[in-house]
Amino acid sequence: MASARDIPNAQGRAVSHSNFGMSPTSTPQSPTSSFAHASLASRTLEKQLKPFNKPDIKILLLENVNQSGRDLLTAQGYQVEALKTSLPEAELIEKIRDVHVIGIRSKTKLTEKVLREAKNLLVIGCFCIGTNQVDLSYAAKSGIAVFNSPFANSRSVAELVIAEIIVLARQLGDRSNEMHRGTWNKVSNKCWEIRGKTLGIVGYGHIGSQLSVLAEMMGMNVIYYDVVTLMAMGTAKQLPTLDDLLAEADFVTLHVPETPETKNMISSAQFEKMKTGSYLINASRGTVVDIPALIHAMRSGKVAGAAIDVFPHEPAANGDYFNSQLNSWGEDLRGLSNIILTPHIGGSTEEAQRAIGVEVGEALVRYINQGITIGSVNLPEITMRGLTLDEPNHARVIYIHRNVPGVLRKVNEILAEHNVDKQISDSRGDIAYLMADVSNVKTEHIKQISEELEAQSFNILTRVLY
Ligand SMILES: NC(=O)C1=CN([C@@H]2O[C@H](COP(=O)(O)OP(=O)(O)OC[C@H]3O[C@@H](n4cnc5c(N)ncnc54)[C@H](O)[C@@H]3O)[C@@H](O)[C@H]2O)C=CC1
Ligand SMILES: O=C(O)CCC(=O)C(=O)O
Repeated sequence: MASARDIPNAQGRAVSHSNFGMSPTSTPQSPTSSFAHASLASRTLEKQLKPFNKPDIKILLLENVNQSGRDLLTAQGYQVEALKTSLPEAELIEKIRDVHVIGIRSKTKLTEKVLREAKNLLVIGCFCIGTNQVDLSYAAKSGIAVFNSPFANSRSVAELVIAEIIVLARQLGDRSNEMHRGTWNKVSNKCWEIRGKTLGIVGYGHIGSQLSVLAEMMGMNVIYYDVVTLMAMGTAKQLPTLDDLLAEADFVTLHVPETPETKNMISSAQFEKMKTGSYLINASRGTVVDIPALIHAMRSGKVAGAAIDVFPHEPAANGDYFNSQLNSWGEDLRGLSNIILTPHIGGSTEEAQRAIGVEVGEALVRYINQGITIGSVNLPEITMRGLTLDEPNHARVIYIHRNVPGVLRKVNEILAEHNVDKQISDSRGDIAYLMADVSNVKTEHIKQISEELEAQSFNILTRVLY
């Protein structure tokens, strides 16, 4: 692996074609014959851009990324290492130094400290919805694109919540546990139908709105609260404040992202405002609910049941880890009645994981091979028609740079001796992304273009694909 410059203040990174251990004058490897997925395979007449030998691209997949994603990346000829778990920080730092691509799910924390060591990293694939585990802004400043799968597991989460509403309303968890211990306890006291009850959805995005439709089909009334004004599905009703929702809902379910604003969004004051005998469901992020406050509200009878899928601290791997060492209140939570505790499985279905593997895998391939950023959560989204096999002496310039005046003039000066067939540029905050297809380029020009662009003070990352 060739070297990459250090990243002073996360700026000025140089990961160009030469970083893949191949000089611009050597012969690129022929494209792999097929892609694993139809939508990629249909572009067979497109020239496969290769600034690198595909086997030189190193990919690390953590947290048991679905086989669909692994197959798709392996079929490209990349080197793919897949691990079932996430890694402790020190090991992660060791491993990330070496790779061009990392694929994670919700547990791996890609903080500034970790990303600072990722000198060769081009792109991060979050094989999930949430991207709170990645320092998106630092990644963008370092020219590292981040992709996720924005809704492939939404339905799975919504279905889990529907199941939990009924399980809580009928105390099924407790009855089942009793039977497992040999106890017959036939009761109807405080067991309810869900028909006619009110579901309060906090966060009416992909999951919340999907859940809204399912809940109405089950005969529930739906109210929701969101920071954005959103169109109601069916006869659902948006309420102006969280407090309004808490006062009216029989079941409160949380579907907001992890942000500073949602930290402990449901704490003692909010439990006070909930109806006595109501229920709480959290399948969003562990930081959203103050768990000691929940324990108190359940012990006092204010809250009649809860389903919790996500926790402030979650173990890196499967095993006997859900104890008081992981979260100080672990034993207290486990000791409550009518509480469903699940190990962050909201999106864990075969359908969702397969779809996520393909969606994120394809986004990674498009980015690595062609520089397309559609679907990126931290860089401007840009696409450009692929070069075709009829265009042999063309190169694609990809330039991630600081969004400052004068860049386009300078870039066009550098490209002036070539024919710029097409060019597109967009910015997102301080970061801008430019793609240009230039014709009539020889291999020595590629080196020159690349070096001149990298030398500019506003350079973050230069890649020239050909
Ligand atoms: N348990 C699991 O396995 C899974 C958990 N998730 C979690 O669920 C979250 C929601 O997922 P989606 O519905 O796909 O996200 P989304 O982005 O489509 O919707 C989130 C909604 O929350 C709203 N929101 C943001 N901050 C808010 C606040 N302070 N108060 C009220 N509303 C606020 C947004 O306006 C948006 O409408 C994800 O961010 C992720 O953390 C997602 C998938 C699986
Ligand atoms: O399945 C996973 O690992 C994470 C699911 C999740 O929380 C998400 O998609 O944001």
